[in-house]
Amino acid sequence: MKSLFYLNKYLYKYRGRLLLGVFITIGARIFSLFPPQLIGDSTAAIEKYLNSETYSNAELREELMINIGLIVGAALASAILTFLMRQTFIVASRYIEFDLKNEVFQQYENLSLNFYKKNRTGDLMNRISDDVSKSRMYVGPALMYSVTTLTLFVVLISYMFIKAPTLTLYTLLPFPILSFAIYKLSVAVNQKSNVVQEFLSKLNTFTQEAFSGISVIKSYGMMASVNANFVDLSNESKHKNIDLVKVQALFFPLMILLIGLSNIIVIYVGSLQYFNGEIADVGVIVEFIIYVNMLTWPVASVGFITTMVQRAEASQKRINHFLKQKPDISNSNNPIKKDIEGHIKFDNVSFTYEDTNITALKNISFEVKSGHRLVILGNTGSGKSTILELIGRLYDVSKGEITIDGIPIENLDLNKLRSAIGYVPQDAFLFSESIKENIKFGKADATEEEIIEAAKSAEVHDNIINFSKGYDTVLGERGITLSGGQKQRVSIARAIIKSPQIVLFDDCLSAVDTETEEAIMHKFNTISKNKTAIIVSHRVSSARNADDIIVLEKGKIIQQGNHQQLVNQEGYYKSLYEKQLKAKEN
Ligand SMILES: Nc1ncnc2c1ncn2[C@@H]1O[C@H](COP(=O)(O)OP(=O)(O)OP(=O)(O)O)[C@@H](O)[C@H]1O
Repeated sequence: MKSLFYLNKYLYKYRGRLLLGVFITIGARIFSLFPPQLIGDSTAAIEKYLNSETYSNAELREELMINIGLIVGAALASAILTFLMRQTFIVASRYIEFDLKNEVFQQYENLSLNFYKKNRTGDLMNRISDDVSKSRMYVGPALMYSVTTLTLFVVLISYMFIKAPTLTLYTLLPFPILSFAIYKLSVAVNQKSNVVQEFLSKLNTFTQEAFSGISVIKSYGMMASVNANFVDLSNESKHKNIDLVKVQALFFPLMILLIGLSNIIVIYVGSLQYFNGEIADVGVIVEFIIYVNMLTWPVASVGFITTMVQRAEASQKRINHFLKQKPDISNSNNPIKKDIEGHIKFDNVSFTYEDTNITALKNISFEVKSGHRLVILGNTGSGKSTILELIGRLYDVSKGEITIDGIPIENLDLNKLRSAIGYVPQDAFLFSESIKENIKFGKADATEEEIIEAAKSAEVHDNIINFSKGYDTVLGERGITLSGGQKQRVSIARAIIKSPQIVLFDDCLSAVDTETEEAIMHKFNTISKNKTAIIVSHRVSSARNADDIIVLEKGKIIQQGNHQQLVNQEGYYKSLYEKQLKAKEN
């Protein structure tokens, strides 16, 4: 229960609705007691009519009519209150589910990239959907059934004891067995349904991968073997489902058996007592038979509630584990909220990735003045992207210091820093929305003209207007698939529209031809004259006009200077230049 205490703040938040729910539940249960009583009274009236000569047919008729009216009235009142009971408890639990989901999502957004490395996407999704739903069962149905069961037990059993104490004891005899059996059954059902759930996830992952990689499967002619794997997995899943159904099928027979047993006891003991004159009339037996049926569900629900709470406890424990994690990267105590000018300095910076223990940067020092352009070149895996990630504070340095406008990056307000940066990653990621929305992501209030202007600067406008829906073309699963180069250019437009003070391009022109790259860089130079830009590239053409160039190898700077200086030096840059020049001439 300890983990579930976390939800107390939400129970407190919705206390008004929940308390109202408790009162309504008590009311609903009290009204539900009247019909059995009235049915008992009616049976007693019939008995009286049969045994007495003074009680006339008209009197019996009148009493029965009144009782029928009261039964309908009480049943209606109980039905309306039961409806309201669900409206209060279940609606409150939906509000809590909504709040908890938002809290988990917000926490996800705050946590740093390291967190995403340590946890699988499937787990993150499960926490926010499946686990939150199970925790809701505690604040919703479990709470509602507990109140119902408790009210019914207290009110009904006290009433039964007053009416016929010995008969009550006998009637209740099988109930602990019923409750225990249902509990055991729900535990077994739970275990089996967890296994079924696991197989369902496996099946989903398998199918999703097969759909995503359908072109690879088809081109390698692997349809038959993938199909065979699917059939195996699906077969196993079927067997687990059948196991579950077998256990579930025991539930109702068990209930019917125990209700039957209680009914026999009521009839047998009740009749003996009636003949001994210990109970006043046959109506009491009829009343008790109805009570047995009324008590069955609440008694069974004790078992359900216990497993529901146990499952919610396990889910909430997992949710709390995520909620308690502190983001590695957050604002310092007194973050500096100045406007960023864009003077970036790396001073002896080293960085090691926590998860792989790879030291990606070793004692790196360089400076980019505000409004200047730095191009980073180097072999794959030499640490180029890492430099850009450190500037956006996606990670904090392991050693050394990064300053921006002379202030250590850790002291700058994170929001201010990140909103001053326009980052175009290596793998352009576009959302499954329209092209327009994707470009606007960089500036929510952008006008049509600004969107078009940004697309023109990224040399993608002509492509976009060729699509039948132009800027409203939807991308992703339900829409069209852009080519690698088109994707890169749309994501450049997204960065350009933001007009950030610092632009970080991570090899984001690798999929476009050299001419288009040159055209984009030319426009980019004009529109971002006073902006600081750091451009990772594999092409000398991008570096030609840069103020400074650094060449990385295995996390170290091996060459530094401008184009002129580096082409006159033996080394990586000169040989790359010559290679690319030759390729152009051919
Ligand atoms: N997220 C990460 N987690 C762990 N290790 C990483 C991560 N990203 C990069 N690395 C490792 O850090 C080193 C530097 O990688 P980085 O991506 O900075 O190189 P790069 O020069 O940008 O390479 P490329 O040109 O292929 O993009 C590599 O050895 C890489 O395996």
